Amino acid sequence: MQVVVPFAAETPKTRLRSVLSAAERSRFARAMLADVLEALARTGHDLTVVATSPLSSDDDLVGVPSTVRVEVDDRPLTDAVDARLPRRGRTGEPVAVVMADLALATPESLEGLFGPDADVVIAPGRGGGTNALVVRHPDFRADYHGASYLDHRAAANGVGASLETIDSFRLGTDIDEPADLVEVLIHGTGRSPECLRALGFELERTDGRVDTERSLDSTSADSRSR
Ligand SMILES: Nc1nc2c(ncn2[C@@H]2O[C@H](COP(=O)(O)OP(=O)(O)OP(=O)(O)O)[C@@H](O)[C@H]2O)c(=O)[nH]1
Ligand SMILES: C[C@H](OP(=O)(O)O)C(=O)O
Repeated sequence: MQVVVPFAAETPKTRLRSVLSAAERSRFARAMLADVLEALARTGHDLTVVATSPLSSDDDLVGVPSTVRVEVDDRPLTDAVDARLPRRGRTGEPVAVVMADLALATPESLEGLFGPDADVVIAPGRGGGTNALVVRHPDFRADYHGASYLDHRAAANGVGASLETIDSFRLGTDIDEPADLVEVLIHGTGRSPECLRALGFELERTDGRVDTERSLDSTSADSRSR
């Protein structure tokens, strides 16, 4: 199967701006990308990162398996993905779209996405997004942002495609908001938790709740002046 991993290379993860500087968000986004690609590589599929700008193998692709292709496409997310989905008259190979911020993804959770043979398979994210998708139907079109899970379900129904929804904690947890960092520190195993720890984040347990705290001396001048 062809697997497409969209990556906003220039200003990723803006919703983390209250806790990370622009440079730190870029570093963390690339650590998550490397973790997702490593998990995907172990499933044996063909991997293409579709990035909004070129990635450097010296800085951006550290830890990324060498078999991964990188394509630059500066169109908006929906257009860049749509251009790579199966179409009538093209090869009938299914295409998967796996987001680069699924820091908890494992080969096993990804196999759960690739296994079902429905025309459209969706792993929704919390809040209504589409964290991962497999498309086998030539008339299905992508429609990201907003409650894209609902829109993608409607799109599948609209073209008569069979649909399966994947119930997965690991694929359902995309790392968007500061509160999501807790999940990376608890359940992550690769470069993403390593990156957060290097930036001074650790778990904080207060009044029976778990959050993250960041040691002040690890906060860069860049982020203090944010
Ligand atoms: N190729 C491409 N990938 C994108 C684009 N926008 C987002 N992505 C990727 O799509 C996935 C989901 O992205 P979002 O969480 O919506 O956006 P984000 O840029 O990561 O974070 P925010 O700025 O906080 O919304 C991630 O893998 C992003 O890197 C885009 O315009 N083009
Ligand atoms: C791209 C978007 O991601 P989210 O904003 O839900 O993280 C979506 O899944 O439609």
